[in-house]
Amino acid sequence: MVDYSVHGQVAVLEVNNPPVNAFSHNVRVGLDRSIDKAIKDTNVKAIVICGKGRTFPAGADIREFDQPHKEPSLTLVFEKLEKTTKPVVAAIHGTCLGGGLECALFCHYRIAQKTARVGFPEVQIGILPGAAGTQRLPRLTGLHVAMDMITSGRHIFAPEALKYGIIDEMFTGDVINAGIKFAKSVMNKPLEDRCLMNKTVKDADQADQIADEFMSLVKRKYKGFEAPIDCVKAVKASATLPYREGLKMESRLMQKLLLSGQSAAQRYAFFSERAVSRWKMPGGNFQTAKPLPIKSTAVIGAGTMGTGIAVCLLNAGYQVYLLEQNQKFLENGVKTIRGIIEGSVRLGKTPMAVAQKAATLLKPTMKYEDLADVDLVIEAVYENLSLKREIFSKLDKLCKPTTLLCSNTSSLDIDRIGTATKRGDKVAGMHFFAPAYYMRLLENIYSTQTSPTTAATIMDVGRKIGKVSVLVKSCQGFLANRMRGPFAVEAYFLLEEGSTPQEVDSVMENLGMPMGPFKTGDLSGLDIGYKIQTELAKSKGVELSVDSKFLMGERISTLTRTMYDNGRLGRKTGKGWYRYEKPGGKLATPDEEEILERLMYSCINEGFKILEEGVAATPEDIDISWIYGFSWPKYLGGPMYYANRIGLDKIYQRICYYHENFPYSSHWIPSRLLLKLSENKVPMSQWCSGTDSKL
Ligand SMILES: CC(C)(COP(=O)(O)OP(=O)(O)OC[C@H]1O[C@@H](n2cnc3c(N)ncnc32)[C@H](O)[C@@H]1OP(=O)(O)O)[C@@H](O)C(=O)NCCC(=O)NCCSC(=O)/C=C/CCCCCCCCCCCCC(=O)O
Repeated sequence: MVDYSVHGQVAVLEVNNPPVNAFSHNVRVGLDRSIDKAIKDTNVKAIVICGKGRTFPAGADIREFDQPHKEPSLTLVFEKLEKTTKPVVAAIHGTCLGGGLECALFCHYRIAQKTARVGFPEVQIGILPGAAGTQRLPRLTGLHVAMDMITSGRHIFAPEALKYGIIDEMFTGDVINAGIKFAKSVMNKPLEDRCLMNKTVKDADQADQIADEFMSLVKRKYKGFEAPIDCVKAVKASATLPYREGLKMESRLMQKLLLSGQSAAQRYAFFSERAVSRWKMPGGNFQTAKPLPIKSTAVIGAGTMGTGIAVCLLNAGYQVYLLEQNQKFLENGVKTIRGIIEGSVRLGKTPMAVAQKAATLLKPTMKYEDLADVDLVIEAVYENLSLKREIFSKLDKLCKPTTLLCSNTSSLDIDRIGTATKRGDKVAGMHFFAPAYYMRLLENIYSTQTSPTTAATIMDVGRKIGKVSVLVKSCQGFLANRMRGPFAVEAYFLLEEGSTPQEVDSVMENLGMPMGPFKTGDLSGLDIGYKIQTELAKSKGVELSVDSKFLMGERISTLTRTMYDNGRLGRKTGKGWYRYEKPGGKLATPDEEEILERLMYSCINEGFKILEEGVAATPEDIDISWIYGFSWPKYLGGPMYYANRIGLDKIYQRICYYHENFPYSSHWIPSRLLLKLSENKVPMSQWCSGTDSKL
């Protein structure tokens, strides 16, 4: 767990716990012994700590947070480093995060490879840097930088870390050699000034002002999250309390957060995000199928979705042919893409070099022939099956045989698109979420024809463009919109039955979603829902009118039709749900419980049907889709996790209740899987893919 070697007068302690050298219990024991050994060895005059393989330790072992704590604690081990009279050097490469950075802050010196990253990402799993990080970082950087890093959890690269004084020097080449060389250069220097616990915080006199500034920032930016607030309190304590008192405060807040439901849910989300990359489908999985190399791509349609998708591909270094049917649309598309990228450079989110390269990679065109040699096409025209089939048939005839043809459809059956071609194995769905350059979810969809190689390739492209990708089987609405369907439909029914959009929205916002369904509708455009409904009806041979209350015996709401007819398309026309007047403030308090249950339980029921049918392989696929596709609050872990927390039997009973009351809504027909799991009281650990997080 810790490889110990002596090179002349320098002891090298190499943490060896793949994949990320986390400080598991065995590592803590190994490190503790190695430190004692190096301190006792009179031939050793300096110590280097580093990580074997790809990285410096990336923090405590998060999987251990659910188990009873075993000594020695990280702080106990690290304190030995600061106390020794031999200089200790942290030689950093890869990612030095959380407990890893805390370890480095107990060392007397820190050096890092130029490409290394350091940071305190604990806030993202609902805790704070609890091994003295909140007390030691401000002593190096001052309060402002420490507050920013600790409350945001962002990683910074070595050059920025050097600027803030977090590292002393950057190096290139081998970590151990660099560590030994540096250790020799500081062997006989006094250490008192190198011990952070002896230092004071340089901007301590502004502690109140800086803490107030960050407190209001985190309350606004991370609404509903507990950890950022406690991070501000703990960091402030570094400036207002003596070191040991500050540590006690940090420890109290850490214990509280560790035991909180939010942290457990956020840790579940952390592991789920990784679990969804281990995809499987009939005939293959992430281990057996290898992705094809993709260099050049094409996006068809330069509307909102097409331009957003093009930005994702360009930023990741892919060549992108942007195809539109006329010059005006094409020019507008190019202008939009440039605007998005320039805006991102201004905000410091996209480096100038990336933006400059992106400009050279964009190839606007109106000729399908230009797409003949691309490796991947993503079609992003509006939701119309005949139009999409026409485009795919054309592409099939024109593109080289290996080109993958994907659709950004949010609802249409991929099988029906694929049959327009003679290469069904190379046809798949790549469903981006608006705005495509910002939302992290990518829903990849396979049809009965799609090959595992195609799935592996689009999952790989998803990873390379920075998305969290889930793989699902094609069905009406796929995972995300199918499950979101009952949510939206129930919201309309609630309106028809007397609720206001504001009431419905506020219930969901109080749950922690950034926006309720009506504000989201205004944002995405109310014409989309209307068109999907009309297309669906047409596919069943039915013409809908504003008076339609049923489609094939199923209750429907045509409210979007009313909105559409009145030109109320949401934000884009300046009026949508939020131009409706409140009925005089005399309405009775809304039944919040019913709103919550009807919106959430209906789609949770759908989630279990999605699992039952194998559309999604695991509840993590569903939860991650909600977190990254619908901005579900991570601290609630996703709807399936949320359902498990409430209790499957309660959920099942309420679903039966609504089924009795709303017999014309098939989404209330209780899922058989839900019944089975609730009857048998099966714990979630047995029906999820196996994260070890507390469930
Ligand atoms: C950037 C990464 C490091 C790497 O990213 P990437 O290369 O893309 O790889 P991934 O797919 O993300 O990860 C590979 C697998 O490794 C698993 N993993 C990653 N990090 C950890 C971890 N810290 N613990 C356990 N497992 C980890 C990951 O899940 C993958 O496996 P799988 O596919 O899921 O099977 C990236 O991984 C990353 O960002 N990681 C998270 C880094 C992080 O959050 N670090 C901070 C951790 S918290 C911390 O350090 C806290 C310190 C203070 C401790 C005080 C605790 C007090 C109470 C403790 C209770 C008991 C614990 C005892 C500790 C003590 O002594 O105090």
